Amino acid sequence: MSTINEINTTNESSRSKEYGLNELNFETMIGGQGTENNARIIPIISFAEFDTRREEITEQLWHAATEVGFFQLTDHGLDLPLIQAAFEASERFFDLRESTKSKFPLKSGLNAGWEFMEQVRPSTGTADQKESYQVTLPHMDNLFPNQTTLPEFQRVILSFEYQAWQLGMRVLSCFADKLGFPTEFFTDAHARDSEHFQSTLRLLHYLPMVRSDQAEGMWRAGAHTDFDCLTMVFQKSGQGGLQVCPGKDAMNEGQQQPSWTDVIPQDGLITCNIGDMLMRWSDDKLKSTLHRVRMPRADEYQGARYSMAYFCQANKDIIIQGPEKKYAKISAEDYLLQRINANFAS
Ligand SMILES: O=C(O)CCC(=O)C(=O)O
Ligand SMILES: [Fe+2]
Repeated sequence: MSTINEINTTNESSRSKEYGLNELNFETMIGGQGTENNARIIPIISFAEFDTRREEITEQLWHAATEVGFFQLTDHGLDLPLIQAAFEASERFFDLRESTKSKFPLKSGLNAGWEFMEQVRPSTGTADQKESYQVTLPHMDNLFPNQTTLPEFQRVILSFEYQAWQLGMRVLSCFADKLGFPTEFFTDAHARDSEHFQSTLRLLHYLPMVRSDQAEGMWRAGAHTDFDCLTMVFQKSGQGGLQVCPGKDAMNEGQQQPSWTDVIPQDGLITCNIGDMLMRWSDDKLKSTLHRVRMPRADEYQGARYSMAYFCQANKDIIIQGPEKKYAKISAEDYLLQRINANFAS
């Protein structure tokens, strides 16, 4: 891959840089305020009785993923107490003092460890107003706080990571059926026992608003599409801010402003979106969708926002190419490296 260095940007240059991938060029165009359109419907899909309703659920997922790129899951089988325990563990981690958290620093390019306001989106050129702690299984040596520092943290987070992965594979198995791949195709591509595993659980803590002018030109997460196959975001009721802009509506012949729709969080609902990797793998049938997390408005809750995102990203050694071969083959490793390097200052 020749493009890795070309897109290894610094903060200052990240907006103007010519990126190596079309997806990145697109991102640089969409960092402004845009307009709002809350008439769009984000489909809610129930996974109740999955085994007997598999075909019906698959059709619903396909419709949502080809039309909007975003959907929310209910009756998905992940227990609310487990999700709450993971949120609680996440809050305890972010409550640690900075000198403790800095013992678990983000490992460059590996999506593992803690960072504070390091992610600069190509769309905005400013750092997301957040800190994150990422878990990518093969790279967690020395990154888990011990039992004295944070009792039960590792156990809760690993158990949550595993269950989120299982659910992700279930969703992806439905897409595999529709794309004409074997049902287990994506599960094999995300095999957990591989040293090349690179799916990631990201705990997120968006900073509270402490000044009213803090919102100006700032984003909790600047507009972006995700790099992965499928993202599942766990959010808390009352901690909104996520907005989506389906791809086909993002720009009209490059002229119009993108228009954004609020995704309303509810405890227990899992908000899912298709990422660029699966869009490419499906020859563009499944839509990776632009989204962002805006700062709270004056009349909204001003406190911290917590969310957790699970990114299903195919193992590094997997070669990505759609059934119709619309795009050249690329390894999942090369694909992700380009995107990570464009988002984190070197
Ligand atoms: O926190 C959220 O609601 C969304 C986070 C997100 O889009 C991301 O981390 O890629
Ligand atoms: Fe995202």
